[in-house]
Amino acid sequence: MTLPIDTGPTTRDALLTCEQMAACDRFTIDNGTTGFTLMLRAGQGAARHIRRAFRPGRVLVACGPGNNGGDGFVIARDLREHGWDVTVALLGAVSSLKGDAAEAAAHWDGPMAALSAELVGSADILVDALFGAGLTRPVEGAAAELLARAAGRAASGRLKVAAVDVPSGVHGDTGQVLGTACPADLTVTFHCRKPGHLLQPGAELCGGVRVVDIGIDPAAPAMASPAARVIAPALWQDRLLPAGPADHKYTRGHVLVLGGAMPGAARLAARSARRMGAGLVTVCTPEEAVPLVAGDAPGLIVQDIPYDLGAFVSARKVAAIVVGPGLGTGAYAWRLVEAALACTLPIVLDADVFSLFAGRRLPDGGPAVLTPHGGEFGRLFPKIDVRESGRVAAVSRAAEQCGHTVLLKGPDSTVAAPDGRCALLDGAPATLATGGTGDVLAGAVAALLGRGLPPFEAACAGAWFHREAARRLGGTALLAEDLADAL
Ligand SMILES: NC(=O)C1=CN([C@@H]2O[C@H](COP(=O)(O)OP(=O)(O)OC[C@H]3O[C@@H](n4cnc5c(N)ncnc54)[C@H](OP(=O)(O)O)[C@@H]3O)[C@@H](O)[C@H]2O)[C@H](O)CC1
Ligand SMILES: [K+]
Repeated sequence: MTLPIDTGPTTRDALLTCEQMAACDRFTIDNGTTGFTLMLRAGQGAARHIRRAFRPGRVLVACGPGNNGGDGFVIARDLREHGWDVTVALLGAVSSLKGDAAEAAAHWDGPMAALSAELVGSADILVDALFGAGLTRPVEGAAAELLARAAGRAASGRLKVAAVDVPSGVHGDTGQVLGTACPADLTVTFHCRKPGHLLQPGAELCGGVRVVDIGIDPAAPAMASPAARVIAPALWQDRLLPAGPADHKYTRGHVLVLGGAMPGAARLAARSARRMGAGLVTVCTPEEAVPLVAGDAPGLIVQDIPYDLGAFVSARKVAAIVVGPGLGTGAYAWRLVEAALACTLPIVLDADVFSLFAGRRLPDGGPAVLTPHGGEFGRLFPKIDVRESGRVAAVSRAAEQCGHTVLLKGPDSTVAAPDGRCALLDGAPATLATGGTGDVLAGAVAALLGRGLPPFEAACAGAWFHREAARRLGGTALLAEDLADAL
């Protein structure tokens, strides 16, 4: 057991499903690296992070019957070699272990006990190596009891928890909990993160996530088409050009915000589109709201809804439209959405649009970004169950079904394009759960569409800038107006 630890920088933005990760494993093994070598790198890399994160104490390593448990045995040995007091608690019999896990167990010569919740009572640190990528059903019985006992002890500050690959019970593809899971302070995963590390409730249960490079062959086919990517500027930055000397307001994109029953929402969308770099922003709103909206900012063009919207957008060289924020759901709203879609310009559809078209096919239009929150998503796509399929699969299916980019908002915002691309936003501050922030996002995405980004890239970039602005503002109470100004 003296292989070097191989933990350099790894693939930062790819998110692989458990199946894709297993395929990467197999590809690497087929190309000459043994499975046991991968396990040693995984376990030793995880142990190194555990030694960095926690002070030495009494460690209980809870090992499951598969390779996650195998990693646990490697971690146990490494920590013991570093002088830590380690006990292994095994679910099942040693004789039932197979392959690499059996080999790792054979190298363990320290204390070992049958898995039981009581063991948690005398531990300062739990290494949770029960189930990882091979979780197939809800965690029950002795494993569930141990995790529940550990969660209680951790909540009272008497136990630190390090999860191997994922907190046991969290599904790596969806972030959903099957049965039970214990919140970890640290989760060490391998090669790259999995969607479940970013999706709730998994993300919250992981604590800090560290990635260990275990030497997966970079030519592994799954790496060319990961299930999803982490939203980061690399996705759009070569297409989002800064203003140059040849630019004028129309080349920077004229954004049209269509207002309705609640003019505050259109005002927020307009403000954020301007801050996001739109060359020009016009708000068309019912006549009675014109003075109110116009009073907002002298640089905004405000007028009532034109009779012929198609003629208006071509005369004014509109590049992108936002419709939905504060729109209302009456006949007026319906006609306006239809007219906006008929312009066939890039468009952001938000808020009330999803009530208007609940469970129905959207009329044909230009390339669109739909920005529903969970409730709106359920109204628009009633046959897609997000909880059951997980956000990556659910939003991807929605995008394919409607033929447009869908941005499902939330603490784990998920963007999917009809061509199968999917991306997840990491670490959005909870302060974004405030009224008006969605209107700000809609305006930001519209400005990016107007600046020439394709819908998927505009949705990803909008979500990212929105999160960055919220992070910069910090604090506990975020005002949507401040957020728009901070973009
Ligand atoms: N490249 C890598 O990422 C590497 C990962 N490694 C580690 O390997 C695991 C995945 O190992 P695998 O053996 O495929 O799966 P698990 O160990 O997670 O679990 C499989 C066993 O657990 C049983 N199981 C599953 N769910 C339950 C449950 N709810 N209750 C009880 N038992 C459960 C399952 O039983 P079956 O009857 O379903 O077969 C299996 O016995 C990965 O997560 C990493 O930690 C490698 O070390 C190196 C490379
Ligand atoms: K685990």
